[in-house]
Amino acid sequence: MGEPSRVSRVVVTPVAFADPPLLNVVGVHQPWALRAIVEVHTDDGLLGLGETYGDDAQLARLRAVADALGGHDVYDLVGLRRLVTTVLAKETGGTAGASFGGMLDVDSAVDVVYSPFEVALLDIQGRRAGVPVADLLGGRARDEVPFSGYLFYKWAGHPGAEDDAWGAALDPDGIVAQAQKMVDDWGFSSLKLKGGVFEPEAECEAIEALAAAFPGMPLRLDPNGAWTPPTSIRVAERLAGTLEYLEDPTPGIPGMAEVARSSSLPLATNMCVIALDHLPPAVAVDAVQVVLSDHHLWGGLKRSALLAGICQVWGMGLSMHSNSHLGVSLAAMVQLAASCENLTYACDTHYPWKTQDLVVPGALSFAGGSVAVPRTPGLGVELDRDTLGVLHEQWQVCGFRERADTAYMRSVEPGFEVNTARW
Ligand SMILES: O=C([O-])C(=O)C[C@H](O)[C@@H](O)C(=O)[O-]
Ligand SMILES: [Mg+2]
Repeated sequence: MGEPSRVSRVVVTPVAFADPPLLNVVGVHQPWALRAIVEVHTDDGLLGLGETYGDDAQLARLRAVADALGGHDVYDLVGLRRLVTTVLAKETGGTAGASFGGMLDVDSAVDVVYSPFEVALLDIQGRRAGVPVADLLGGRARDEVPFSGYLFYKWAGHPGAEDDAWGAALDPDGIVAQAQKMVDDWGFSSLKLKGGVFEPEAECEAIEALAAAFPGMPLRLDPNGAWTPPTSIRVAERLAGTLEYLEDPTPGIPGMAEVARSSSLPLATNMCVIALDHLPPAVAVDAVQVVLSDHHLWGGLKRSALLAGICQVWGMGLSMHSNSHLGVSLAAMVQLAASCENLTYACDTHYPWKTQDLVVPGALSFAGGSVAVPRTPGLGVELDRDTLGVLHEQWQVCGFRERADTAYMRSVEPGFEVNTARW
């Protein structure tokens, strides 16, 4: 029997990286995206990595768990969940929820706090065993993970700053030009448009322009619940032959079920089904036909693998959600996706939108829109300490401490209203 491996030290480092002005239903991305990097060190000299949201409230929760993790057995994931639950209950006097930028609200913070520590412990387990994390999740169903090009309406640059390398995209021509750059530079062979920004007809025209410019390319549209059920049904009819799926056209399980009853287009979600206990009510009324997993949100890699299995049982499609992220998250997404036999759609990623990363380059790279699954032990990435330092300094000086797309939008357009179920 091998020696135990126990946690000796945990470091939580907040970082910030430049983010373009990407528009969405709740406003616009701030100039800096915030993330937290979790480093778990063991008494036998190993280091495991995790990455998660970097808002102040999340940092406080992560630090509270980090303080309690000393001596924890790296194989005890059940005990880790118990520890996170206990620490958060003490911190908040209950199982308080968490909110991320007005876009994602969870009933309990346990899953989102557990996730980066679980990923770090799996990284350590893989390094100890000399196998990639995908092998710990059941093996490798594929050697390459396909991603889709994630298109956004956007301003040319942040107000008061120079234009960024992408330029403006505020109409169908701008979106087609952005898509061309995504496809040319990254090789994506499917595309997703973030909607909920303009009236549905304008967003349908953008999708139709993409279909004309890239014949046969799988396309998705995600207005993050901006539409009423009747509007969603109308759009679904119009785009039935054009989209591979329509993502969160309207909020909530009952609304999605109403749309699904009248539409042949598969409906996908990362909003109304974001935890295991949302699955039974959604399945009961066939509200969604595709679930977007997200290990940051669903409580780590093993829970996300469980979600994949549940989708397989119920004949639901599986895709993967993303938020602005760095290379540690990308590595975890790739390991998870590699192990999911039933990944029926290319995964989302915001990766092309950033200009800096804090993992040593080379371990993960995009070719033809896919990332080859690393064959090295653990997650397959190492921290670049110099860049970690740079991104931490950016966090220190950037002045942002939470994702607040609506507040930032109102600093530019004071009358802005959140678009949820507006059209
Ligand atoms: O599929 C989604 O809903 C997302 O990717 C959520 C993100 O927060 C996206 O809307 C964004 O980055 O603005
Ligand atoms: Mg979505």
